[in-house]
Amino acid sequence: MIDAKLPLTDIHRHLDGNIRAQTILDLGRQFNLALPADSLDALRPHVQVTANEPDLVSFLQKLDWGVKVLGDLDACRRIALENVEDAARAGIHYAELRFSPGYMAMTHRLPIAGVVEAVIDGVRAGVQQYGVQVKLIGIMSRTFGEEACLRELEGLLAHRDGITAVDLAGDELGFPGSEFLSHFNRARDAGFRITVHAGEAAGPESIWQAIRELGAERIGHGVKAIEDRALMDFLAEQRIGIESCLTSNIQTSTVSSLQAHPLKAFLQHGILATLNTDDPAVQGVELAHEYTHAAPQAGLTAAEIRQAQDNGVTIAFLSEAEKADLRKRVAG
Ligand SMILES: O=c1[nH]cnc2c1ncn2[C@@H]1O[C@H](CO)[C@@H](O)[C@H]1O
Ligand SMILES: [Zn+2]
Repeated sequence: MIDAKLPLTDIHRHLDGNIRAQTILDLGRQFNLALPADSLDALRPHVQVTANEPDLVSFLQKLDWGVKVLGDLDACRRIALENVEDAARAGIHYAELRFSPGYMAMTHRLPIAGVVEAVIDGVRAGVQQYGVQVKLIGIMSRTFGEEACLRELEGLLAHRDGITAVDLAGDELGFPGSEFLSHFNRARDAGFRITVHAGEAAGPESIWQAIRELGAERIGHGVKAIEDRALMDFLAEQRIGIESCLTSNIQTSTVSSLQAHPLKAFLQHGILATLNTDDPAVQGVELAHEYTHAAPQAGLTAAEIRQAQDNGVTIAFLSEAEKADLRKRVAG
């Protein structure tokens, strides 16, 4: 169900939500850290979703071991490089990899700007080695509050040229977007593109807020838009893209079943919605699963899946010339 003539994109993929279990074991040993298990099989339930989680915050705890083993900047570089290798193996032509430098830096008190630099470096090496096209999105993790987000923004600004966009992720209910106006004003002034996780745990008002007050050009998840007809119209008219992550929405209990997922309705409404993973290693699924299993179960026809694939290029944070090059390169 993946159209081989169209670029395959993953524009909502957390680099720090995609740290291999084997790498967590390796780094745990390297830095002499006590992990909850010392074999791959025993570690897996601690770092991967095994049954749906009751809510977003419980799901997000599964990411914690991955960043706890980042004992130095080389470890950050390593996981960035491995992320590009994973994207190549998944058949992805163009990926937007997002990461929260403060979250990655937290356990071992690494310099945040240093983490940003290490990720840029690792991705650059990966791009050369594996031939995937990659842009980076810097995340401000709202879960740790305004001050922590400000430090993340400053780390990202220190390496402005290597970062394409910024995002706000984490605990949407506990930390509403209204607390981050000044962060996004600064980000826009610096010329960053803007995407925001909204309408995942909170309602449609959170999506309106992200668009009107934070300047979001795209919305991560956005599932709650289905509750607001005027918002659906607005998203379609203004060409504000939705980065859908079907399996993730089930695992976080945001949506009760794939059959109940609003993605099909978004596409039928003319919204530029797309198929993406979110946190592949934590979820235990890759992008092909979203196209060949999740999307059909969510009721998408082959034509709708193709539309979603095409939308991935349309709403990518690329220039029109870069999009045309990408399309041409894949169509052959
Ligand atoms: O599905 C999600 N919704 C909201 N935030 C998320 C999701 N997946 C990961 N993060 C958040 O992104 C940062 C790491 O990149 C962390 O703040 C993590 O909690
Ligand atoms: Zn996400």
